[in-house]
Amino acid sequence: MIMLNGEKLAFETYPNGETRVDGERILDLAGESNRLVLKYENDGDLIKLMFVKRFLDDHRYPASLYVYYMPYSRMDRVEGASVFTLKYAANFLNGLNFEQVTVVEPHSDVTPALIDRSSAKYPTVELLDQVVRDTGFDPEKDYLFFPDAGAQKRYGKVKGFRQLVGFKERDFRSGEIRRLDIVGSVDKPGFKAIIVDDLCSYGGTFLLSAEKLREIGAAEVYLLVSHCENSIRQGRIPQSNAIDRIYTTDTMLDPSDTDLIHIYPIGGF
Ligand SMILES: O=P(O)(O)OC[C@H]1O[C@@H](O)[C@H](O)[C@@H]1O
Repeated sequence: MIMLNGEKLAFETYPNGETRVDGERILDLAGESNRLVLKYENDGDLIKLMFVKRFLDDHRYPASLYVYYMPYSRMDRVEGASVFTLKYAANFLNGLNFEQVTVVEPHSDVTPALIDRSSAKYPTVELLDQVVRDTGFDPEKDYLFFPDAGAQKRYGKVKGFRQLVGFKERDFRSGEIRRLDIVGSVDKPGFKAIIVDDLCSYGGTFLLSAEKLREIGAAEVYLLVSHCENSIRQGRIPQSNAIDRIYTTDTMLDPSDTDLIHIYPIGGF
């Protein structure tokens, strides 16, 4: 989905699959400074973004870009013959020559390093206070849990929380989680835990995290992730009782029809 200055752009599709772009609508919305939003739903959004940006260029309108979720941001390294798709997606954005690019909660530092004139925004850190209040979390006796070293690097600097970290081994190619162990120990059972991470896909990481946390005495387990794919609904979390509530944003997820998932609108950040 593409938005221009806060308005969603509608696109039609020709019978052969090509995209029809409404130039009049774009010119109606364009002004002295323009902000495009990329809410990635599929690769077709990249083509739409390109058409809109090029059209704005042709009419001498400058534009910045706000990326809700950077597509391919997890493909941030090469292992064996894997394709470094993040690099190529970043090259694509660089070719569009935005004045500035803001990326919400990138998976790693590789994303802002690859995208020209970019900066990252971490709403999870802002949301943590709200989640602490909603869950009745007590920083004196409850714990934040970071499922892997990447999450610890992103969020471990938050002050005033007791922290536990997971050691996760995942097969890069298949995505299968081989093991997840908790590093660190707890004073006594009966605590609450908030798992903090950037992205939930099928939720395997978080279900396993919640099970391990309950094994060491967690009485309540919550999940805070900025990005949550719709595939969570096909995963095992909704059927299990391991996670009491999920807090996320609408950078990827469609509106929730269950109390289990609480969605904060990203527009406020
Ligand atoms: O376990 P699922 O939900 O499939 O994947 C989410 C995890 O995989 C990583 O990329 C994310 O940072 C998170 O740790």
